[in-house]
Amino acid sequence: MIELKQTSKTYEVNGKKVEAVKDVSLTIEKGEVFGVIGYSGAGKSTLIRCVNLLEKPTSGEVFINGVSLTTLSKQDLQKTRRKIGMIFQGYNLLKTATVYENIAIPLKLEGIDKETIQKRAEKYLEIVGLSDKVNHYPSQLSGGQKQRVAIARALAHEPEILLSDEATSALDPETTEAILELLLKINRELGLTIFLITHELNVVQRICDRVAVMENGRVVEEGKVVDIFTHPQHPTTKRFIGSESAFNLPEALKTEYRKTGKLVSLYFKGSEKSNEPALAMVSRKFDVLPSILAGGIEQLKNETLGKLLVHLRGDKEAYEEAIGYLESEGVIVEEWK
Ligand SMILES: Nc1ncnc2c1ncn2[C@@H]1O[C@H](COP(=O)(O)OP(=O)(O)OP(=O)(O)O)[C@@H](O)[C@H]1O
Repeated sequence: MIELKQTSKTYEVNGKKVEAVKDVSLTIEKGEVFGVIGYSGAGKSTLIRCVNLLEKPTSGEVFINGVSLTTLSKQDLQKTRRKIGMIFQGYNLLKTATVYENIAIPLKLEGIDKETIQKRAEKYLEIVGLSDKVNHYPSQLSGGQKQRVAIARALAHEPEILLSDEATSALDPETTEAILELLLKINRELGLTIFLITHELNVVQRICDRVAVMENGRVVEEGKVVDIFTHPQHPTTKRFIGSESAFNLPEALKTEYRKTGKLVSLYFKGSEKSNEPALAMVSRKFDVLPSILAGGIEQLKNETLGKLLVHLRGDKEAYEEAIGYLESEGVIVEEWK
């Protein structure tokens, strides 16, 4: 479990203060995949580096499994850090070492015996699907394969927590998907807690249980991924989710539709009973005519989320009754303002 309590980090550059992280409090439960999303300069990298004290917070505290890192001796901090693996956008592999050596050298430096090192290297290379590349050099690997080596290297220390600093940002969409699948597998099969930072919504959508949105050093919104997707509150979150623009409805059409009713986004959670008949029932029960304008299905970590853009033709009273009915049937309704 990771707890950040009122964590702040201020840098001083040429006599000027830069508040990279301001008063951030977050709790990440054991076994959870937690994402922090934000635009460039939001403070994500600084925040994730505070979790293993690569950056010492200017104020506030960081707890790992209830132990405050800032109070630990150098030796104890080193011990605790072993529970925390980290992967990076740039992989950080030793270029002159083979895949095997990249995993083995850090273990050797930790004083682990040769036999254990070999066992772990084999085990984790198999988990990441690279057993046939042990003697390759990083230059002989693709970006996705390099990230797999970096993941195996982190796992070989058998950490409880994996920190991921934009691990898929340099990869193409297909390779990103494969690495995200791998991170999910690690989370599910090894029970690893994953704390990641990203500027890609797709990463949050596919593998995170919860997400925090960062801007100007602060967390401006936090919640379960499904809630953030269906009810984004803060303007920055809305920009990321693009809930309205995702359907790309031309302005002129929006104006036209609004003359005769309301535009709503309806969300159907895949894990609940089928909501399809609910929309059909709306026209029977109320004086409202629904037209489906667009739709899609998003895959979240643990469920699918069906999304429909619907025009509900009818007067205000009938519309409100219809919305109340849809909500009572478990449909999540977001009205376009
Ligand atoms: N070592 C440093 N010294 C001075 N200022 C820094 C340092 N590291 C980060 N900053 C500043 O802190 C702010 C947050 O930077 P940070 O890298 O944490 O953001 P980010 O969200 O990770 O952005 P990016 O995705 O572009 O890396 C920025 O204004 C940055 O210039």
